[in-house]
Amino acid sequence: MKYQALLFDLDGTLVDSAEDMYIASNLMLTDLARPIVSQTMVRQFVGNGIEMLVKRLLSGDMAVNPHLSAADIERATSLFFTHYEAVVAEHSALYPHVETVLAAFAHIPKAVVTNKARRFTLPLLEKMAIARHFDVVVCGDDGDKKPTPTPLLSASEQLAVAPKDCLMIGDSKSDLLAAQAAAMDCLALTYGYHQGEDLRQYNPQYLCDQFLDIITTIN
Ligand SMILES: O=C(O)COP(=O)(O)O
Ligand SMILES: [Mg+2]
Repeated sequence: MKYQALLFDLDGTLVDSAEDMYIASNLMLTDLARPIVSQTMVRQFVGNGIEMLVKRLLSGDMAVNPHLSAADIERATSLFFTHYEAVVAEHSALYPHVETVLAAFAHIPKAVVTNKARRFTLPLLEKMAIARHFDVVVCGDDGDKKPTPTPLLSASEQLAVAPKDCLMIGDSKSDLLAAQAAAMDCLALTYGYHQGEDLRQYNPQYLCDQFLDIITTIN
């Protein structure tokens, strides 16, 4: 195996969490008497952290409305937090073969590197019964988010494995750009929340259609 550590994105990579985010999103929008959104839209809006998700929800679009006020964003974020906390793992599920692959790499240090806030990440990992597989968990509110290299470099440092010996595994442009900026190889999964983009344009070292393929691809 070429790598000494594996870094995994969470939403859209390990866990299909969109339905719970969709439910919390529409509860928040309903509280604010704003138009509700489809699950397809929520799948597109996820990937850049909760603050950006809330801004996109209030805008009803990927492009954030520049006229949103700080007070509106703050109120909406607080409502989203309350609703999402209540449903965080209700309908979320591991993608197929996640447990098999994590077990196959039991001997390799592993981290989760997510843009999701820690207050949701840890309960979700616990409820999906995969928390024990990870030596390190870096979250979106620990510091700079992906696509900056900071959270990946933090995971590499905490695992004591040089970036060139780490592989980032993710489902979105943020993961791929962060890996490039951290001088790490990246494996892109095509089934997640790629915001409608073809991930090949970001030149990942590997591209897989399902999680199980990771084993044969990097071994
Ligand atoms: O919460 C998000 O925006 C996405 O989180 P992820 O980095 O695990 O895909
Ligand atoms: Mg993701």
